[in-house]
Amino acid sequence: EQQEKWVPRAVNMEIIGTYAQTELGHGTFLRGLETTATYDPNTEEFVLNSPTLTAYKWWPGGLAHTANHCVVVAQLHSKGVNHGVHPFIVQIRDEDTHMPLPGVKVGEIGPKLSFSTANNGFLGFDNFRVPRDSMLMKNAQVLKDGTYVKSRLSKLTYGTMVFIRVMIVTDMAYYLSVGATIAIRYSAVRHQSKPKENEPEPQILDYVTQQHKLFIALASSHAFRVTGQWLWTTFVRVNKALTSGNADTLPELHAVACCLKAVTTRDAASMVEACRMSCGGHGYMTSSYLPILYGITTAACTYEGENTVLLLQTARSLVKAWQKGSKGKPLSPTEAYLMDKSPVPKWENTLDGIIAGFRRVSAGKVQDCVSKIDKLVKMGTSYEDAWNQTSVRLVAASEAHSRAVILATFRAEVSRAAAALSPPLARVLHQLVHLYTVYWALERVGDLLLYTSIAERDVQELQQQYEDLLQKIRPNTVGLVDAFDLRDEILNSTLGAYDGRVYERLMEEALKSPLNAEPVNQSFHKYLKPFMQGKL
Ligand SMILES: CCCCC/C=C\C/C=C\C/C=C\C/C=C\CCCC(=O)SCCNC(=O)CCNC(=O)[C@H](O)C(C)(C)COP(=O)(O)OP(=O)(O)OC[C@H]1O[C@@H](n2cnc3c(N)ncnc32)[C@H](O)[C@@H]1OP(=O)(O)O
Ligand SMILES: Cc1cc2nc3c(=O)[nH]c(=O)nc-3n(C[C@H](O)[C@H](O)[C@H](O)COP(=O)(O)OP(=O)(O)OC[C@H]3O[C@@H](n4cnc5c(N)ncnc54)[C@H](O)[C@@H]3O)c2cc1C
Repeated sequence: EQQEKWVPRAVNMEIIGTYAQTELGHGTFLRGLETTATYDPNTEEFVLNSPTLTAYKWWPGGLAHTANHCVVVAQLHSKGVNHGVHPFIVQIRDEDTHMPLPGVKVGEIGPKLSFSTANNGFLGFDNFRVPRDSMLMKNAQVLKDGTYVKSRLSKLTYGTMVFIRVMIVTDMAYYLSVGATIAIRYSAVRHQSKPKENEPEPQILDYVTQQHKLFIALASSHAFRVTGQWLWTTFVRVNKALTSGNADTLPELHAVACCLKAVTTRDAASMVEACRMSCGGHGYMTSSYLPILYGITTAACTYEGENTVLLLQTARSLVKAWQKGSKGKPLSPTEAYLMDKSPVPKWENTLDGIIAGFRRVSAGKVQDCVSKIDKLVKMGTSYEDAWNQTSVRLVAASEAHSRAVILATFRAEVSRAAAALSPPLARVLHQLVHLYTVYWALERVGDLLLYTSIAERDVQELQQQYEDLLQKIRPNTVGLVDAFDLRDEILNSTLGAYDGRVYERLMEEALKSPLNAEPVNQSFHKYLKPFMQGKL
């Protein structure tokens, strides 16, 4: 009945909420959170308290001035026992006056790199009392007398984060489609330099280096949209199993959600930055929207689990899978390839050959990590220290695993969908799959040389395949970004508008600046003139 109480009011916006988990002192290590919720059986209430400054919640989006309720993650104490972190739904502001309730300290954390529209806030409690049913009791419960009833799976408390990580993969597909649309449309409009004296300045989109910077962002948008769809379907399936009490597939979902969130956010941020840099000075204008878009995408590398931490979570799963597989136990579908003990096959410069190659790289890296950890432990190093000393390689193994998942999913899903597409459309999508796959083979050629039978002439041929693909995709590039069908109001960009009037739009935006209101700005009279007259 908690859902009946809270969900309808949230859906009709009587309740505006946020997720208040991170504190000034802890974001990653959740078991170290300091906010406490102590059960008082005499009044059947929880007393929320921030015992230290570092216990203050810090970062939750919308917390500063928008939210009137929040989900607070706190250490649950009952009958003198700390049962660990649990979620509580808490009203923090009066629903009519919006004033903070007595015992609640809330405010804005200050300017950030970007995301300036999300008023991230801080929140402290001074022995703030909430009724017992504030504890979200789907998984664990506290009875009226204070008896704690354990959840069947403690990690279900972390479930919200899996959900958002799954959503973020699709979010990155969207942000890349925005960046690619702006940069590719601008590159079609912008003419610059004279490689051929007797010809007009060419579109910068005709420079192959420009194509190298931009087409991967376009292809990645499709790769992440397709992978995000696959991940969402997986999430729905796991959640359904969880509802019927079966948690067997949750570890695999957690592991794959972690590495996909980390790799897609890191790629999106770096590719949006590449889009910005490929537009020259105008890409540095706020009115191009590319700097803001970079700020939004790079934030995703930190929020919902910092990328390194998440890649290490997946590495933990890969190492456990290796150990399980080595004892002949079955592995989850996404990790089953780790047990492929067949001899390394002759390298093939095909999509299947490259995908198989990335699986070899991942399995090889995981095996190297396991051997290094085992060797260190045999020499007397603690497992935790051995893990830390191997962690650079563990992150690389996780990334290789994630890339293998994206490559395989992108290829499989496009091949499956192609049958229903018109031949020209199928051909263009296959070109994007091909470009994405060959791009990453070239980016990770060192790993392929270490763990597969790829030879120098194969690499030369891949480079040529890649350059041929840039040429094949070029005629469809503007059509491909127009196909994202992003309205000008959404693109919010002087460089990416559909009509291509970039110079007029840049000037229109400039003239809106308040600094252009008068020909001589007051700063001249207040500072420049006195300075020039030696009076400052
Ligand atoms: C309906 C409308 C929805 C609208 C949504 C639409 C779009 C949303 C999309 C994007 C959002 C866009 C904008 C929003 C902007 C900002 C939002 C950001 C909000 C936040 O930024 S919100 C805070 C996020 N803050 C974190 O993200 C903390 C990260 N820190 C941790 O997450 C833990 O601290 C960890 C895991 C590092 C260590 O935790 P630990 O020390 O307790 O655990 P440990 O490592 O020892 O592992 C013990 C066993 O638990 C398993 N395990 C762990 N985690 C699990 C999980 N999640 N699920 C299942 N199993 C899990 C392990 O796999 C292992 O399993 P095993 O033992 O078998 O190996
Ligand atoms: C734009 C934005 C919005 C956010 N919105 C919310 C929100 O709505 N609600 C909310 O609760 N939180 C929110 N956060 C907070 C976010 O979840 C945390 O910043 C994130 O979990 C990282 O925690 P931290 O900042 O405390 O960094 P820390 O956990 O202190 O980590 C700092 C660095 O230490 C290293 N590190 C830490 N642990 C390990 C480890 N185990 N192994 C290796 N290296 C490690 C990593 O390099 C990491 O980057 C938001 C953050 C941002 C930037």
